[in-house]
Parts: sequence; structure tokens; C-alpha cells
Amino acid sequence: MADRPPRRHRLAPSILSADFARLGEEVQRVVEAGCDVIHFDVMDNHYVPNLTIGPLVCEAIRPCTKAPIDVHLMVRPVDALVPMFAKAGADIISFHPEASDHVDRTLALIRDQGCRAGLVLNPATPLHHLDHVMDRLDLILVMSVNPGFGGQSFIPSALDKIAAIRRRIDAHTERTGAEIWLEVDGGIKPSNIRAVADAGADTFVAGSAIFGARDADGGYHEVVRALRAALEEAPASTGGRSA
Ligand SMILES: O=C(CO)[C@@H](O)[C@H](O)COP(=O)(O)O
Repeated sequence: MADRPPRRHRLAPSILSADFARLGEEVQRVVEAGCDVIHFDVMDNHYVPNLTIGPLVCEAIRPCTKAPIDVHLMVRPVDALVPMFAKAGADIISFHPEASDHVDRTLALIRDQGCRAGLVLNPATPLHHLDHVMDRLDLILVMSVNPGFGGQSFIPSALDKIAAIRRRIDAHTERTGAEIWLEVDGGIKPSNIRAVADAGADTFVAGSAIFGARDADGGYHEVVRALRAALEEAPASTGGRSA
């Protein structure tokens, strides 16, 4: 079998930690600093105990960047919001299987609306939710914190889960040729991003680590450089995966 090409790593700042008074500028600044994807957290104070932003804000930031907008729906029910976010300019829409009565239908709806479809697994959500829907997926998002808030600590058991999903994705890609992104969200920073990448992730959501550097020396450029430098380190020589 031919060697796989090196995995492309994408940085996805979560705007939950951005300065909302200057959101358009913040989006432009993180993309200029070298980020790839804008991660857009939608919370409904029902599925998760927090309330954030909706399609109106997505529409407002859409003209600020060409980077894909990756909408993470932490809402229940899900379906009514899908066309609204598609119309507002979302490129990717992900949701939690516990929040949809008909997961297959919701995934199909997202693609029908012209977006890429993702499923999100909470720390305690089992992998069997991926059974029977791999053909419908463009992205799998592994939560390494319980959803609802930025600034939490990475849950180390996420690493084994990421590795198990990486094996499933690779087998699926081998069989079908289809690409599925493996994104990880929660508590990611320069000190643990390499372990997350080694476990098999290709897309890294970071909220407080990136936007928290707003006023630091070097600002967003410096934290992006630190995250990329950590990703490019030589692989760890032991099995120790500190996160
Ligand atoms: O969806 C969520 C939390 O529910 C995340 O996207 C957080 O916003 C990530 O923030 P940090 O853990 O990186 O601060």
C-alpha cells in the first residue's frame, strides 16, 4: 500500500472567545494570522446551559472572510436552523446526535442545503452513533470538554476516542475515497495540540488559547506560530500523551 500523504492541519478559532464588539475585525485578524476555518458556536440554553449567537451573526461576518464558517449547533431541535444557517453563509454545519430525532435525515438536509455535514460526539457519547451514517459525513467533531462554555480543561480520555475514530475514517476513506475531517474542540493549546494531532485529528478548534492572545506580545500571529510549531515538532519518543 502507498504511504499516505502527511495530514493537513487546520486551525479553527472558536469565536466564542472573540471580542464581540469587534467581531468582523476579530475574524479577519485570526485569518490573517494564519487560521483556516472560523468555528461558530451556537448555544440555545436548552441543549446546553448557555446562550450565544444565531444566523444573523453568521450573515454579518460572512463578508469579512473567505475562510469556511464551521457552524457547531448545540441546539435541540436542530432541523429548522439548518436552512437558516445555510442561507446565512455557513459552509459546514454540525450537530449532536442526541439533539436530533432523525440523525440520517438531518445529515441529508445539511447536504441538500449545500453545506458539508458533521456529527459531534460529546465526551460520554459512544462511537456507535457513527454506525450507518459514515457515508453522510464530511466531518466528525470530538468534544474534549462538555459543551457549553469556553475556557475548560481538555479531557484526556478524548485521545483514545480520537484514535478510534481516525481508524474508522481511514478505513472508510480506503473503501470509498471520501474525505472526512476529524475535528477536536475544547481545551486545545500549544502544550497539548501535538498529542491531539498524534491521536489522529486534523482540525483543531481553539477559543481561549487563540483569542486570549489578543493583547499579548505578538498577538494572534504569535499564538498561531506556537500552535503550528507544536504541530510540527518531531513525534514524541514515548507513549506518554500529556494533554
Ligand atoms: O463548543 C465549545 C464549547 O462548548 C468550544 O468551541 C469552546 O468555545 C472552545 O473553547 P476553548 O476550550 O478552546 O477555550
